This record gives sequence, C-alpha cells and structure tokens, in this order.
Amino acid sequence: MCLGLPGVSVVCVRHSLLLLVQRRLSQGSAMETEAKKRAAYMAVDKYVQNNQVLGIGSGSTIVHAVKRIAERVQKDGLKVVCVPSSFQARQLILQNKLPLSDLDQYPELDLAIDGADEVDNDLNLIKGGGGCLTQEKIVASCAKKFIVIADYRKISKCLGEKWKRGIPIEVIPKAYLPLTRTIAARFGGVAELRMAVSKAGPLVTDNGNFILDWKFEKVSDWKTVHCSIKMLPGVVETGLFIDLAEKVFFGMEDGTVEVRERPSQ
Ligand SMILES: O=C(CO)[C@H](O)[C@H](O)COP(=O)(O)O
Repeated sequence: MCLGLPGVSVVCVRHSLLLLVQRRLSQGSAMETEAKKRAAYMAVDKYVQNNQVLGIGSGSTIVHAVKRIAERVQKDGLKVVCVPSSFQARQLILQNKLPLSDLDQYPELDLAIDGADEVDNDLNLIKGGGGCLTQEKIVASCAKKFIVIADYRKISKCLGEKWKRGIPIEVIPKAYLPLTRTIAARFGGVAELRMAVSKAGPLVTDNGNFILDWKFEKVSDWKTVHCSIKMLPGVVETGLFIDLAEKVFFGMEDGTVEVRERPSQ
C-alpha cells in the first residue's frame, strides 16, 4: 500500500520492481527445474530397463532421474541396482530406497546417467561444477552407455561459451600451488583454487583432494589439452568429458525435450 507521503511512492516503485525481479528469477528457476525434470524423466523412461546396473551421477538434475527410477520401481516392479558417483549420489539412492552397490560388485554398468555444466555440438562436456568429476568420470567410463540430462542453459557451440567458472581440475592438495602456476604458464589463463562455501578454506572433494577452476583463454583441441593437463604430476582428473556421452537429453524452455546424439557414432 502506498501512503500519500513524500518519498513513499518512490519506496513503493522500488519495492514493486524488486518483487518483479524476484518473480522473474523464481519463474526462471521454476522453468529450469521443469526443464531438468522433463529431460530426466524422458531419459529414464527411454533407457532404464529391467535388471540393469545403473551408474548414478551427481548434481541437481540427477535428483529427478533417481526419483523417476524409484517411481518405476514402486509402480512397475522395475528391478535395478545403482552405483553412485559421489556421496550425494549415494545419499540419493538410499533416500529413494533403491538398491545400492559399487564398482567392486559391478565393474561393468549397463547405463550411466549424469548431468553436465556445459555440452558442445560434439557432446563434449564440462563437468565438476559440484566437485564430483573424478568419480563421475570413472562411473561413466565403466558404463556400456553414458547419457546426459540437462536443461537448455547448458547447450553451447563451443566449450566455455556458457560455463564461465572454468574447467574443474581435481588435484592432490600438496600439488595445488605448483599446478596453478604450471597450468597458467603452459596453457594460458588462470587456475584458481576453489574455495568452500560455508567453511573457511578450500573445497575438499569426496576423494580428499582440491579443485582448481581453470579459466582458459583459447583452446582449439580439447582432447590434447585434457591429455596434457592429465600428464602433470598431481593432477587427478579434469572435468573435460571428451567422446564419452552417447546422447544428451535437453529440457527446453518451451516444455519440449531435445535429444542429441554424438555425431561420430
Ligand atoms: O558435474 C556435476 C557435479 O560434479 C554435475 O553433474 C553438474 O555440475 C551439473 O549439475 P546440475 O545438474 O545441478 O546442473
């Protein structure tokens, strides 16, 4: 309510603008959530079959996929076993009362499903926004099929166009400082130690390591760069997933799901 007092109408206009911005933001995120959910549901319904061993990725999009798998287990009597790619994935599997296992029991998985931070035209991915890239890559590489679920914001022509936080690189803590210098000197750009959000100090991965986010300047051959960075002593893994994803399900803004296949298949 605006009172007829000097300055009050300015306050009212400001307040309305703030509400409008907040509404737009929440609509945006509701749209993103819906897009994630559609992509996840379609991927699960098309690919998850009875008696499969599934690799479960990490992040917010995979939450929808796990919920859908659990629904199908309950409603249709689907039987699956789930292998997690992180502490979060493990919790998700347990919370949804799905059978939990590991790569010791099942070194070969039928299917792995995961989210991504960015996906280019060749279905190369940047992953590791949630810091789980190493286990995610291990799980994906053990699967006969690796499919990705994402919302429309992740689509890009070339890596780095959308994901501005840099390429995540998991490193052994003792090596982080020499590696920040070597990566910048050899490949350009800046490699920054990722800090924890609600604790003083660096983010520590599920494997007890640190993450460097490498903000690169220009890269023309991702495979070569990935291999060269992996050769550096102290590097555990990079968040570059090259030639791994077979299909990506993108939930779009208009409510549809766009499915893309890796071109070279
Ligand atoms: O790589 C990841 C975590 O390490 C996630 O899969 C990636 O960050 C995408 O997350 P979200 O589904 O929340 O957008």
